Amino acid sequence: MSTPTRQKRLTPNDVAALKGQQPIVSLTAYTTPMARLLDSHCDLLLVGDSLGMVLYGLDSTVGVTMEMMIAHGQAVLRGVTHACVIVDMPFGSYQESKEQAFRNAARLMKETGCDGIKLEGGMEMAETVQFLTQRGVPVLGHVGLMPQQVNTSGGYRSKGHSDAEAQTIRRDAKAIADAGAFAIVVEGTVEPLAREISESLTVPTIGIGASPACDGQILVSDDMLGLFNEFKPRFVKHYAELAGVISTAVETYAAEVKARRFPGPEHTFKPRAKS
Ligand SMILES: Nc1nc(=O)c2c([nH]1)NC[C@@H]1CN(c3ccc(C(=O)N[C@@H](CCC(=O)O)C(=O)O)cc3)CN21
Ligand SMILES: CC(C)C(=O)C(=O)O
Ligand SMILES: [Mg+2]
Repeated sequence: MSTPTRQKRLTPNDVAALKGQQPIVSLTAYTTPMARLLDSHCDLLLVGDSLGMVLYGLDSTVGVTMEMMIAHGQAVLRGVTHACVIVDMPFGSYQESKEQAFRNAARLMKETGCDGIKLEGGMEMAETVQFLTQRGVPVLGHVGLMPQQVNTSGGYRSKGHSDAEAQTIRRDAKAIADAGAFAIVVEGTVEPLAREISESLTVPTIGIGASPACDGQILVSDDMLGLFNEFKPRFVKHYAELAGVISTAVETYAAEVKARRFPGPEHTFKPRAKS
């Protein structure tokens, strides 16, 4: 007699163990149908706070709330059976204290069923990362370009060009790794530095605009699908042009409605034969 095997998602530990074995494949997901499409191809799905810009039309991630992250986290978890699911902690939900961070991280895990959380920050966040990981919250770090700091960092600029900046990012990544993060997103960071960090840490780096030398890659799905075209950072590659596909479909629909060619007989209910 055998017990039916339950579909089990990859854990943060499973993802960490891929370092040195195979590159980690990761994308963002915000909704159930998109999560279903991405799940089998990805090791890690991130419910990113980029959803504020991609889905809600905000001009930065600063306005994203816990309620938004919970609603989209729940939606994504309904569509996933394979990938590890991590939810971004939104701006203001963790910077105040390690206690605030734990309270909100626990809320994300309990209310969405996600496998861990991500937060942005380097040395200044290390105590918080240790506090969370020692209390049962798997943490994905995020260093380099930190979008939640757009209002103090002078825009979305690539990082690590000066020796001083490179030294800061090097220390940030080490501090977050030493604090117990299972992996670290490295964003918008020059290649030699991203390589050096990836080679020096025992936990994997997941790069976005941080060269092929990282242990994995992540992109915003809507960017790589050509669905979100408000801006196109250098690190985005379009694997499809879905915005164009949608425009063409809607243009055809509009023309057919105006010409009374849609709906056709096959789309129309006719009375049933009476007995
Ligand atoms: N759709 C989307 N994709 C993202 O990658 C993303 C978001 N939203 N929202 C949150 C942050 C914001 N990000 C951004 C936004 C813009 C650039 C950008 O325009 N970068 C320029 C300048 C870089 C430089 O200093 O050379 C570029 O050309 O890449 C980069 C990252 C990354 N994240
Ligand atoms: C791009 C990834 C790393 C992110 O933080 C997000 O989507 O919010
Ligand atoms: Mg984010």
